[in-house]
Amino acid sequence: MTGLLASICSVEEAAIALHAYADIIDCKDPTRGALGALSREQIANIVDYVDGKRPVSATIGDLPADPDRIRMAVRNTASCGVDYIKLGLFEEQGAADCIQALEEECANHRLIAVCFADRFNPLALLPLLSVYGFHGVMIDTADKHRGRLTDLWSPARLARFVDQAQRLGLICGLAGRLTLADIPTLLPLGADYLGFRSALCVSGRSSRVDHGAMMRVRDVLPLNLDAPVISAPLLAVH
Ligand SMILES: O=C[C@H](O)COP(=O)(O)O
Repeated sequence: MTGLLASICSVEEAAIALHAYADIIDCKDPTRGALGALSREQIANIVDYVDGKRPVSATIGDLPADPDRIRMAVRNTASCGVDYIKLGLFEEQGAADCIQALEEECANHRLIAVCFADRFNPLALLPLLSVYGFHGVMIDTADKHRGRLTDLWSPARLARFVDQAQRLGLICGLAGRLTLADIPTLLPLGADYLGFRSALCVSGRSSRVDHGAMMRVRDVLPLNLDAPVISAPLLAVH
């Protein structure tokens, strides 16, 4: 079953995501890059608000493949009480060493490696991610002004990525300026979740999340009937 990951940047947006029964509430600052990080206080406030109704993930920022910096950012983010931590592997060079160096963090936290369709082909990294204990992998786009995931990778290539990741025991997500029109093509690939920000917003990923746009995406993704029922009021936007 393919879930909805909704990238949000405030408690008000988290309320919209909960109202729409998003399957993962993903904390991200879209103005600071593909994996822009919110402050610890902002993430902790969102975690408090969500209060276990859905899993919460958070991004650690667009960091280079420097294990020490990533380790510190992972620990800071983990201290906010999130369920998953998403870190980017932006460059091929150094990515394998970075994965290896994060083994201890993987033992303590659920790490999701985010690779980018507009950077390099990450297929060869999947076995390493599995061996060193990553929880999952995601393919996204790094440059949000250029192509969308579905412009860059064919459905067959995406299917191979999802299949290999899942065979290795990694949960697998797809994102990259996905639109409503992409969903029928992507659903048969069986990814664990599809990630959205741009398609949920009023006008572009740095603008605010719109309830109607979120519901339109929700309506075409299957609802997980086993997930706990949520009573989540919408909040006024300040
Ligand atoms: O993790 C998912 C991303 O936030 C997707 O953002 P996007 O739809 O703007 O590419």
